[in-house]
Amino acid sequence: MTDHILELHDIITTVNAGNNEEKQILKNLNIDIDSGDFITLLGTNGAGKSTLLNVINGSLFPNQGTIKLNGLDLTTLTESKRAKYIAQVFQDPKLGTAPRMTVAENLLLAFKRGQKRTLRLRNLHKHMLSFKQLTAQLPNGLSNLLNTPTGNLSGGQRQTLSFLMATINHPEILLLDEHTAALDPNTAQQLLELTNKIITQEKLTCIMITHQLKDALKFGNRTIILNAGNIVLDIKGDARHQLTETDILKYFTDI
Ligand SMILES: Nc1ncnc2c1ncn2[C@@H]1O[C@H](COP(=O)(O)OP(=O)(O)OP(=O)(O)O)[C@@H](O)[C@H]1O
Repeated sequence: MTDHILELHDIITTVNAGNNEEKQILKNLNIDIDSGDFITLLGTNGAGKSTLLNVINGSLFPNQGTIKLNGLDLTTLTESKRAKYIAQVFQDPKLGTAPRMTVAENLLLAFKRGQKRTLRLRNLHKHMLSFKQLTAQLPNGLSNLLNTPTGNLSGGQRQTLSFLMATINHPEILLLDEHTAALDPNTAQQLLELTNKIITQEKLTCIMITHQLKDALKFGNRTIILNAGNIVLDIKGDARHQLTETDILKYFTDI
């Protein structure tokens, strides 16, 4: 049995293999993640951050390397099979929720993920009080919209819902791909604070992509910087506490 919840070893991903557009995106990455690690992931546009999350969630298979979750080899497991363990929130508020279903129905589906479709929406009324409490954590009105189709929500309300759906079942791994980037500054900050609260309280293991240096240092216990498909910084503990935004910028140079 391993100490690490997630292990990525010798990960290489190549696109357009065999033609003159061939490009290695992730170049032999090795990352061992401890249970409860809250990693902020930084890097220039095109550095490979989303590709790394895709390799973890199974929407992209690496050309080389292995991925293990609690010692279980996930490398060839499909995205839908991995969804039992891994939840993700994307940048686009339109992704992650079923637009014609109500807020409460979406929450119940997420809560009962893995159960047969026909059983999933049973006994919705029994969950309404807990859904009300869950959604009342932010002052954005979501808790008054439990019976509203999610297609009618604002971007901030939808991202809050997507985040609550991703965390309602205590996933082994939570992946956040710039999940507050499309929101106005106040709404983004509120959702980030809620993100931090839930991850910390529930001791979730999380990788959060952000372009905000301040947030990358303020939240989480570990920071990884990718540059052109390589890890150029992987830091936690005291050394990370001493890191400044100016220090971080040095890792953004072209290589
Ligand atoms: N399927 C693909 N085919 C061709 N190129 C791809 C493919 N997927 C990703 N890339 C390229 O790989 C590189 C890394 O992309 P990725 O989206 O992982 O970067 P990122 O660090 O998340 O960037 P951003 O900060 O802009 O979101 C980019 O140059 C991108 O164009």
